[in-house]
Amino acid sequence: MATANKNLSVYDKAALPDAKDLRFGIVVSEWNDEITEGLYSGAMEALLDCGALESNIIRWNVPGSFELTFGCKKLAAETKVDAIIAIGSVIQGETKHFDFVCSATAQGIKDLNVLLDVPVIFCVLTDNTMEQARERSGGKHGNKGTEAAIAAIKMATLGR
Ligand SMILES: Nc1c(NC[C@H](O)[C@H](O)[C@H](O)CO)[nH]c(=O)[nH]c1=O
Ligand SMILES: CC(=O)[C@@H](O)COP(=O)(O)O
Repeated sequence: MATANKNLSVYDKAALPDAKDLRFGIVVSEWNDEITEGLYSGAMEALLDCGALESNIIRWNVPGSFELTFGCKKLAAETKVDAIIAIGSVIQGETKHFDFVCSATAQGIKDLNVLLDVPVIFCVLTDNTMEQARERSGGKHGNKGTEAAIAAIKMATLGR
């Protein structure tokens, strides 16, 4: 199902565990910060709505999406969190650089989920245009940050 047929911000709070005892890390890329700040806001709003305490959420910034892998790895090593959300926005430019950044970031975060004992949620938009990114970070298609927060709660409590 394409995002166009699904609102990223819809979730059933009653079907989720209370997040009050969970600790979250959020690593935010500074590239396209209009978009990444929108994703961060969506994630924070959903985490707090589901009972998470602001004091249990730690945020680190990295320069770009390519650095998300290292940022999440370092955060997992140096803090005790139950889940990490990696937030980025990659937008197609004139060259193939988009392909390499998207692929490296997706593979890097996938690798962290294999190597670490803490789930790392892939909240990285990979859009053709700024308009598509706006539509998915609080626009007509909802907010992928919200979707990522819900995924983080579910993965942090997997098997409980
Ligand atoms: N063009 C975008 C980038 N490029 C920067 C890389 O992510 C990286 O920071 C740089 O290559 C240095 O290692 N990053 C994004 O997050 N979004 C883009 O659209
Ligand atoms: C995803 C990117 O790195 C890209 O936005 C950079 O733009 P360009 O391909 O025009 O150099």
